[in-house]
Amino acid sequence: MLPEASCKYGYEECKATADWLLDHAPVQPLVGIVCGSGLGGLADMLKDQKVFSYSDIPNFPQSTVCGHAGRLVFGTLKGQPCVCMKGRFHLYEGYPIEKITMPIRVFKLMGVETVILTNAAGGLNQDYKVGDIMIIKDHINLPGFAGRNPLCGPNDERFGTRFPCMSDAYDRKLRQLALDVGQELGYSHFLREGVYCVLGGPSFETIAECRMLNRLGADAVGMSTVHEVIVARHCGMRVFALSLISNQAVMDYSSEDKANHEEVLQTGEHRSQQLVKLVSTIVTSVDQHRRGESTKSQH
Ligand SMILES: O=P(O)(O)O[C@@H]1C[C@H](O)[C@@H](CO)O1
Ligand code: HPA
Repeated sequence: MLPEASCKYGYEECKATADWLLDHAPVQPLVGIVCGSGLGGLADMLKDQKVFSYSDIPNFPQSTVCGHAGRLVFGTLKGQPCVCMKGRFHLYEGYPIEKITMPIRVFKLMGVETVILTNAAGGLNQDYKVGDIMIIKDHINLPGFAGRNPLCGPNDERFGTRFPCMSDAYDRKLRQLALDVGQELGYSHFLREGVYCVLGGPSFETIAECRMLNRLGADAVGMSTVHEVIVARHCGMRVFALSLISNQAVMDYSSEDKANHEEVLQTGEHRSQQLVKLVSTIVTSVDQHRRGESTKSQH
C-alpha cells in the first residue's frame, strides 16, 4: 500500500490531465516554459495562443500569488510548439511538494522534451546588480537537507529512476547556447552564470541567512524552481533555468534596504523585453539544435 500523499498526484492523475490538455490544445508542445514572479510577459511571445485558466484544468493547482496569473498558454514560437505556465506554485502556498511539481510531469506526459524555468531571485553575489539575468548552472536544495524533496515517497519507475543524478541538472549545451545568444544580443554586461539556492519562504531572508548562503556558494536566493528541476530531470527532460536578480539580498547590518515583493515585480517589468528576447531566441535555437542533432544521428 502506497502512502496517501504519493497517490493524489501520481501517474494516473498526471496522465488524465495531460490527455485532457492534448485533447483541447492546438499543438503538442516540445518546449515547456515556467514564468517566475512578474515574468508572465514571456507567455505573450507565443503565436496562435490557446489559453486555459488553471481552474478549468482537471487536477491542476490554483495560483495564489500576485504576479502569477494562473493560466496555461499553448502556442508556437517560430513554428516551435510550446506550452507556458503563467504562474507557478510554491511551497509557502501550503501545497504538498508533489502538487507544486505536478505540472512538470504533465509537461512530460504531453511530450515536452525541454523545460525552461525562470524565477525572480535575490542577488547574494556582491558583483551582481538588480536587473542582471543569471543562467543557473547549479542549485542548493536547502529544504532537501531537511528531507523536503519532491521525489520522497515511493518511486514510480514510469517517470524515472529511484536515485536520479543531479550533478548534470542544468544542460551544459543550453547554458552555452544562452551565453552565445546573450552575446549576440548585446546582453553580456548583465548576463551571469551562477548557483541558485531555494528556501521555503514566504519570509525573505535575514542578514545572517544571506551571509551564510553566500559563504555556502550561492549566488542568488529564491523560493522556487529547484523542485521543478528535480522532477524534470527525474523524468528525463532537458532543463534550462534563469534567475532575474530582482533585488539585492541585504547582507549588511548598516543597510536600510528591505526586500519586498513590489520591487520583485517592478524589476520583472523593467527587464521583461530583454528576457523575452533572450528566451525566445533560445527556444528557436533549441529547435535548430534538436534538428541538427537528429540529422546528425541519421548519418
Ligand atoms: O516564482 P518565483 O520564484 O519567481 O517567485 C519569487 C519567490 C517568491 O514567490 C516571490 C518573492 O517576491 O518571488
Ligand atoms: N529572497 C527570496 N526569494 C526572492 C527574493 C529574495 O530576496 N527575491 C525574489 N525572490
